[in-house]
Amino acid sequence: MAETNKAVVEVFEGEDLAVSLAKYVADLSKKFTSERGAFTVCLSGGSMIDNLRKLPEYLDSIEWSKWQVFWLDERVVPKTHEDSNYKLALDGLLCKVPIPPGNVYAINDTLSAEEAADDYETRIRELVNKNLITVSPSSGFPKFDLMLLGMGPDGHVASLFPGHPLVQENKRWVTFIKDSPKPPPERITFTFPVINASAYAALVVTGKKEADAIHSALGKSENPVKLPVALVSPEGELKWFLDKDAASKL
Ligand SMILES: O=C1O[C@H](COP(=O)(O)O)[C@@H](O)[C@H](O)[C@H]1O
Repeated sequence: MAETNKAVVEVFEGEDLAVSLAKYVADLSKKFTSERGAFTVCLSGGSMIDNLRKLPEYLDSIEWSKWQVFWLDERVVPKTHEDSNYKLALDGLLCKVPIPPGNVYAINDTLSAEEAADDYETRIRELVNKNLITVSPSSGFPKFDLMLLGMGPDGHVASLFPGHPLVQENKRWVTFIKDSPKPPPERITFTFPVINASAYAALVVTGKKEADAIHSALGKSENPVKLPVALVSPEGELKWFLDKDAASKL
């Protein structure tokens, strides 16, 4: 295990990553549900849901009824579409654990990208007003308890892609993209100020194709370009969960 400034980096072999990630989430669930009676969790799409495959083993020990589930990013497609991050999470995790459906905040899939981003931000503002989601005293952005972030081979996180102007967005909580370099092109996404207001963030990265971006973010790189993944810097704790392949160039 290595520690950077505020971050812990751990490299795992085989099933150990999924086992350790499930324990990490279960421990944070216990902490937040006992401290404030709620646990606000933001999911990514992609490989994240498979990496959470051991979480249902905590069926009887996690207070699932206290979970409030959000998405860091979502594709603007129907909830039944194969590209939907909601559908991925529903099939891979949410159908296996007793989270009340009213605590699962999917995007409104009947709206355009722009409208869906506005709508998601409005719903989050309502939950902030009800104190279900806390606020960062320093930035004023919503402070979720846990962000579960994946990373693409190009170093993107959520739907914040390298070189895209959305990476610089510093006012909106939720924004939209219509020209995502990775299909589907239309998506909504949390902005960096929201990601970085979080109390805890886990960056979970597996696979050889991700090794260069991991090297650029965590290694001694001569590449001066900061990939989006390197901009993840939560107010609270950041933990990297890497497999051997993703860490192979460190
Ligand atoms: O498109 C997306 O990609 C990223 C990374 O996905 P992965 O399969 O390479 O882990 C994901 O975190 C994001 O939520 C998703 O919309």
